[in-house]
Amino acid sequence: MTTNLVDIRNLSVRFTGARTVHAINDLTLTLQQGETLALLGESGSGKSVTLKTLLRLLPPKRTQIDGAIEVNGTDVLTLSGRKLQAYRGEEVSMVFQEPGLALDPVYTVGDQIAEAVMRHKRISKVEAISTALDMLRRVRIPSPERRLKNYPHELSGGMLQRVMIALALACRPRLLLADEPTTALDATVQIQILLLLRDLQKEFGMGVIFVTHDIGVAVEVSERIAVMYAGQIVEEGTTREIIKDPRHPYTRGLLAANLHDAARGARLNAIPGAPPALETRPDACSFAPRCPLAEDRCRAALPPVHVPNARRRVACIHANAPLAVG
Ligand SMILES: Nc1ncnc2c1ncn2[C@@H]1O[C@H](COP(=O)(O)OP(=O)(O)OP(=O)(O)O)[C@@H](O)[C@H]1O
Repeated sequence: MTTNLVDIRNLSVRFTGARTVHAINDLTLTLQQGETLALLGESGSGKSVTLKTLLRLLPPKRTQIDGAIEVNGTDVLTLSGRKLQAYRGEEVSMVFQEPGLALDPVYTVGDQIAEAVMRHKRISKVEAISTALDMLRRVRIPSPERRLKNYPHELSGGMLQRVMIALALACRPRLLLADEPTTALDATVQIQILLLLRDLQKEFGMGVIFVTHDIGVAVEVSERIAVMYAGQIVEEGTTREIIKDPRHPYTRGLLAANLHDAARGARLNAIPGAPPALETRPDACSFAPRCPLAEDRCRAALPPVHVPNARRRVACIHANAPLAVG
């Protein structure tokens, strides 16, 4: 029996429109109750698609999904109808990069949080408004009684993101998916929101998957990091292990290039070259074209996955080699 809150097994996601995109390839990932995992990778590595698959937000007609996902024992990929609606909100909720996009401009924030609660729980409007007020307090919005009656356009970016978080947590989901929730905010507000999310994670005891391209943010929020490249997890371990002893050349490159700037929120853009086009399913190491250590065998077959300890995985033939960083 599993104790994992999230169990993703051999997940592959392929978009089948005018252009085929193998966005996720054979991804296996777990998350325990109350744990925060950062999904770290540069643009296009498949972080958002992973979250959208977990929340079943991808267009079914143009998407081929293989593998299995369980959240709290529920088989996510077969959910439909009311069960899917209940799953979204009660089990899993998501906070997006642009808080404005998820809020309706014509309703007050109080009404929107109350509506979300009433969709999932049989309670009166008065009780739902009182829950909304409680949530605004918990996300530390000043003068919450007044803010309840505000429309989204009356709030600053940081305040809107707090409202988004209140909305996402109103039904007390076990799992929160956060897709770059602080990227659009000023540096000071960014830190405040990260600290708030960390506190709420502890208070509510929920599991969090936090998508970011920013090592500094990953270190700040997570206990564990999974590094994504071209739709695959190339390395996974505790945040401490990944920072102190990165084993994959991609992770080493990211850290060597960015560690000094991590506190200031450096972007993952310093490794020469670009990720592959994802038009075909990978049959060799996707990072080989950019890897300083690549050998013929890296281009000939998928790399073996080394498992140095129970919580560590590295998909690279050099995983055990003492590499020089930088
Ligand atoms: N609906 C879609 N149809 C076709 N391709 C898509 C779709 N959504 C995403 N993709 C492709 O899947 C790949 C992974 O995208 P994804 O958005 O998950 O990357 P990401 O790591 O989250 O990057 P970013 O940080 O820029 O959001 C990209 O090549 C993207 O173009």
